[in-house]
Amino acid sequence: MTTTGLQISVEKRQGRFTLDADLALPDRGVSALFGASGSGKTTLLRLIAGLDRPDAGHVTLGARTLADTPSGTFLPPSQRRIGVVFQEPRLFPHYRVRKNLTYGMPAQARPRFDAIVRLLGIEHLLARMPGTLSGGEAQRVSIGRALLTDPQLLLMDEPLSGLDGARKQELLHFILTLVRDVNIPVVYISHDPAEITAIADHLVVLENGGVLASGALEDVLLRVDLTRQLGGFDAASLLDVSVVGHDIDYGLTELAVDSERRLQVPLHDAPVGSRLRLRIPARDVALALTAPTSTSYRNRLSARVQAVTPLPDDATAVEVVLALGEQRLRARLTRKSRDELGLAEGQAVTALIRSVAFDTR
Ligand SMILES: Nc1ncnc2c1ncn2[C@@H]1O[C@H](COP(=O)(O)OP(=O)(O)OP(=O)(O)O)[C@@H](O)[C@H]1O
Repeated sequence: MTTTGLQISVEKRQGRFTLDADLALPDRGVSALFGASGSGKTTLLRLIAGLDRPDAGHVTLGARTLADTPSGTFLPPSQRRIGVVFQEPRLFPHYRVRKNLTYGMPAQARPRFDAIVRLLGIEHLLARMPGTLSGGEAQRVSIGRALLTDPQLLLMDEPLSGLDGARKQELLHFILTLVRDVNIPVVYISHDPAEITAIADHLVVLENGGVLASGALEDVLLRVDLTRQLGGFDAASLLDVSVVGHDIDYGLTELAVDSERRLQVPLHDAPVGSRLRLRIPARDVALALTAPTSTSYRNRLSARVQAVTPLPDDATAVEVVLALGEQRLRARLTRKSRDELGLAEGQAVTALIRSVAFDTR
């Protein structure tokens, strides 16, 4: 993990519920908080924002202490330099969009006004009243307003939940662009696995007020012990690759997983040398003990079996984690295939890859 941005060690009781969380989040990219309804996601976010006080513990952002119960430190939300976007856009109904955006904007954020407005595609809305905006437009204005407070951290509590499918995709696209272009870490609450897969770099899994897991998205998604909690996520691997070249005649792009392993995918418009992320569904990875000489599988990668684990909720299947050099690849096999292949840890195999998709980032 990169150096830590946000450190949280808090206890908070609410009725019969207790949040007891100890977490360090990276200082860049998107950290998703995931968990069932009532697991404590919003409670945690409110403690970070300063909307609630912890019963015990501390919250620090970079070198700044935001809350610390032993010393009685508690910065109010306005002094935390944290932008918050809620499920429902919260705009002043009697101010035009421009005024909503500039309300409370510190002088140092002024030079960024035009760029943020452009990034969010809200130039044409500046003279409108909030009541005339669609849900997606209003949410984009809310995000703009949060960014124009010049925050060091952006918190988003299910910002897409009030939107329909197409609007959701559109806003997701804006948020992705923003995360790439504006170098502010984001803590993003969602219980939608597809949304998290599209946006998050880091994943925190909460259950009953506790932190079950916190780590790089691809590492947490590999954890077989979390199969029940992560059931909604398509079992898949994320592979970092670089573009080696394009074969225009055959319509193929060659990618390098590392110095030894290559993949070919349908022509993909990205410059040679650029780095991309691939998503490979576990069910689209088959295994062979020897490299097959004739197969229509274009993509065969040498790999080593790292772990073979039964799936807690599926008596017929096992999950195989393969090491591809430094990276890992998941495969789902039937128990019968596992026995026929005699798979064991440390064994050399060939992974046959049926499909890959480019991650949206
Ligand atoms: N003011 C309150 N008084 C008593 N209990 C509360 C209060 N606010 C929240 N809770 C309880 O705290 C628990 C955690 O709530 P929280 O809103 O953090 O969950 P969540 O993970 O964000 O859920 P959701 O996905 O439904 O938004 C829930 O059991 C909730 O009922």
